[in-house]
Amino acid sequence: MIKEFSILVVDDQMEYRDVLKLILEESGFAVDTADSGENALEKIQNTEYDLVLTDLIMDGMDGIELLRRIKYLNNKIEVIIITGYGSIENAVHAMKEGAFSYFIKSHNPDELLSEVRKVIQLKDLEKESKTTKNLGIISDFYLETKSRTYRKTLQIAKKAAQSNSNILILGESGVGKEVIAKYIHKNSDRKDLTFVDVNCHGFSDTLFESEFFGHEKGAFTGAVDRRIGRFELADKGVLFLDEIGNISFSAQSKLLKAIESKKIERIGSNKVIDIDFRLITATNKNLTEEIENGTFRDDLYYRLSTITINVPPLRKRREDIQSLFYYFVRKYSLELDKDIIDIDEAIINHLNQYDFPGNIRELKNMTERLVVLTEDGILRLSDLLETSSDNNKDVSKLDKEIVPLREIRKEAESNYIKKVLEICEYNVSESARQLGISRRQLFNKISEYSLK
Ligand SMILES: Nc1ncnc2c1ncn2[C@@H]1O[C@H](COP(=O)(O)OP(=O)(O)OP(=O)(O)O)[C@@H](O)[C@H]1O
Repeated sequence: MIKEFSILVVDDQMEYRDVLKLILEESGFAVDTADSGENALEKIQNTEYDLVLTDLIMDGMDGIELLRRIKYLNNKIEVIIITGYGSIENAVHAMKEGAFSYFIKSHNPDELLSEVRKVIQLKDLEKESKTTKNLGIISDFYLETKSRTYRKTLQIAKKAAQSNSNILILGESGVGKEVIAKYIHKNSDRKDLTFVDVNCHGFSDTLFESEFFGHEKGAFTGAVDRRIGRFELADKGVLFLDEIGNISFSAQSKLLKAIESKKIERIGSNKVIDIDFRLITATNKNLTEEIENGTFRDDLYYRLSTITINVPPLRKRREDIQSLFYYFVRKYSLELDKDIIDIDEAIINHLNQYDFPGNIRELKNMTERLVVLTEDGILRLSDLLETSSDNNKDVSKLDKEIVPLREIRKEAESNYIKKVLEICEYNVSESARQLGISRRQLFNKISEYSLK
């Protein structure tokens, strides 16, 4: 099994390269070598490797640059950085950039072998979860994860898929609740049957009834044709109700009755129709609070939440941000038929620091914007900041309310300084130079606007 696991060792020093090759081959791995980052990239484009062990400091392309390029080309390849004592800090930085781990040259090689085994375990786990194992074609969702919390979410979802119980998915907006619902569908014995997806936001009571129960022709003014409702459409399959926390109290009663009795009647008919669907619901609201406030029925809540799955926000699974970003870069470069040849390092730094209030949806939109805006195949942070949603928010705020000029000036100044600091990676001297003010002035602004 180990033979199937192939490793590329990259080092510009022949002796160290050969020693590593020997140690790894003795442990039964298939090992290839490259004497530079450039040479390694060439090999990676022609051969499939599971793991790259690269020296950090090399002539020409260094280990971090190589790591970045590998992750862009194929982020399924894991990278372990090899380093001397003197550059541990850089190695730690490499981990933030997506390296699996680092190994200090003078340490016992057994430690390296144990790191390699951890990579094998991770790969096995990924294979087991039958996620995206395709070349060229991009799958609908990216479910590989290095986060223990998210892995747990997927495990619960998979187990839950095998039962027939109702599932309630909780999590902030944009975390991928619908994605989890589809994952459950795919892993259930109803996978070949229909998945009916309804966003419950904004249904009036009458609309809710005709949407869900359907109606006969002429049942009410405007009912010009017979309409089959969502309950019937989902028969034998899965019914996914997103934003369930948004339906009215009276709609909640009707929904409860239908899921308890598993029977419905179309409006304008008294024929009882049996329905059999697997119910998955989702919300970003705190339903327990809604129950306390009297806006959500507790009996419905208990019905819906036989199994509850919590999807963590993106900022609580930061280790996945980069892989998701590379996934979206590939997705949009394929969709928009644009070759992406380089990614500005500042983007990765920005992503590593940003909190993503809009979660994966926000990361997806950001990436799409970057790929759309590039004209030369290089993704640049400036494209992101110029069109960031913060800017859009500022404009929309201006549309809605009139505020003193002083406030707008302050807001613009604070946003602009923040952007320059981000671009300069919070190097105050450089930011001050770019802004044409003194370091002291910049410090004052930073504390005035609480920018750190
Ligand atoms: N794992 C993923 N891989 C690829 N795309 C994803 C993933 N998770 C979420 N997305 C994308 O992010 C966006 C938001 O996902 P989704 O609609 O599932 O979130 P949600 O939690 O249901 O959001 P809301 O609460 O607003 O309904 C979608 O465009 C979805 O395709």
